[in-house]
Amino acid sequence: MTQTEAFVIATRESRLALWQAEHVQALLQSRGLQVSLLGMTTRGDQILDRTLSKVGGKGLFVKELENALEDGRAQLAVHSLKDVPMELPEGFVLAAVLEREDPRDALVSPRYASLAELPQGACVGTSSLRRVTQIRNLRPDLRVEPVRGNLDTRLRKLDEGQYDAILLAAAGLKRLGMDHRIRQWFSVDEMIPCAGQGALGIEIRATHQALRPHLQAMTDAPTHLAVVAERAVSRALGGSCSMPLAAHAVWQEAGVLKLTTALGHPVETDRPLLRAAAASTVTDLASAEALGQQAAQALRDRGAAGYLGDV
Ligand SMILES: NCc1[nH]cc(CCC(=O)O)c1CC(=O)O
Repeated sequence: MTQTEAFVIATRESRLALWQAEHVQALLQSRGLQVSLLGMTTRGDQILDRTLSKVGGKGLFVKELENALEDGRAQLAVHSLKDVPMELPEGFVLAAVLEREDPRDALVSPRYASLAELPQGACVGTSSLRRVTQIRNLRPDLRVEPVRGNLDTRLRKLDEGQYDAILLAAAGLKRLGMDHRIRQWFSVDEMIPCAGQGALGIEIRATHQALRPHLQAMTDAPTHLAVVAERAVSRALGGSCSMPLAAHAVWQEAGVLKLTTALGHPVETDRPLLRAAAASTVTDLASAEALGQQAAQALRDRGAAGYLGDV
């Protein structure tokens, strides 16, 4: 392959997915590459009436893009890392992890300025089991209802009055210039983000070599190590991406990575969260992975098996 060859990014067609694909397109173009986009509708985009965890999980957003890589219609797929399953299928690799955007969760509401201001029994929209279990622990009195669809759809449903507030990732709202709608940013300790939240990953076929040096250069090492640690927790606990698991790593002084995790109960969502944190010096992928395993073991020591077995 030569530099004059044109590359294609397979992307979902939601505004957020297109923003992310165009962002990567611009980064690659600034490195002298010719890059175009191939828009695709995935099963995850089509199924809007059911909670995703019930119909096959996050992999729904990724699979069809991988098919396009497989048959050569495209060479790259850009993903929100939190939507990428822990184990990629044989033959695919995550070849770049870009610098993380704001990892926090946010409360959006036309009427209320914060979670604390929501009246007793108010209705909060979220379809993420992780957010459900954390919100049920913060405010057991609230009614939590599923909300599906892309960001615009969710905000429209909120504005139509179907919910008093909805919970969203700040990163997505920022990318689309809609962060003015955020009323409350949860700290990463009160509402622990999901593994990979706010980070973009670029997937390619393992055999594809021409893009590797460019993708390596675009990778942000601190983000990469942090998300490897976060994703290792999930993998060590059995890898189901629909479990209500939060895992967020923050760099401390001098190369020390602190990983905070919480596991909720997938069915009895008001059961107390199991919490565990671990910190260690992280210098490479192996030590990042080891930190994730350490946190997973700490969750097991606190009884994670009893929460996971009931799925
Ligand atoms: N699950 C859907 C999804 N995937 C990535 C983002 C936002 C960007 C990110 O967190 O990286 C969102 C929306 C949301 O969770 O509110």
